[in-house]
Amino acid sequence: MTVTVQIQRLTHAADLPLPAYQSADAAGFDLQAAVESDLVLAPGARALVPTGLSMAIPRGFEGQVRPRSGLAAKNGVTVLNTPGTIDADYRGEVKVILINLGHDPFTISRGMRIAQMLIAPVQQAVLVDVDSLEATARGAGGFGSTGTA
Ligand SMILES: O=c1ccn([C@H]2C[C@H](O)[C@@H](COP(=O)(O)OP(=O)(O)OP(=O)(O)O)O2)c(=O)[nH]1
Ligand SMILES: [Mg+2]
Repeated sequence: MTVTVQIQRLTHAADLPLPAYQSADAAGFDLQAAVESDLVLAPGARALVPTGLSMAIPRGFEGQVRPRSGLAAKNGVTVLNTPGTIDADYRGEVKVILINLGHDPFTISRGMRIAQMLIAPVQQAVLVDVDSLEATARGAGGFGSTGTA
């Protein structure tokens, strides 16, 4: 099934290329930093990084903002709220909450691919108020109740 996502490059990203899938079957397309100048993330620091993009994701889908593995493995830089949720009805600028969990300062430069976005199906549930729930074998057991091996 083909899903179309309209992407608007905002004025501060007009010179940046439209995001693109980097391989034939890539799950995500990379998001670029639309920072005006270099932004240095100190170890332990986080930043709300602009992408310069607004988008119209079709109803029934969401955008998921996920880390890039290379940044995580090499620099300890990841997406704090991964997967960030981009609602289908959100029309503001997509921003990426990056955090530096590494030991060295990390410099984010304009156009750097800082995260990736997946377009995934979502379903809104009908939320029903009840007084009791159907019994199951698991019941209320959780948090390792089935054992650790
Ligand atoms: O990494 C993210 C996560 C969210 N958003 C935008 C799109 C999303 O539709 C909106 C709201 O996100 P979310 O529901 O996760 O945040 P909230 O704190 O619950 O804000 P709100 O009260 O606006 O829903 O913020 C981003 O740009 N980047
Ligand atoms: Mg919300």
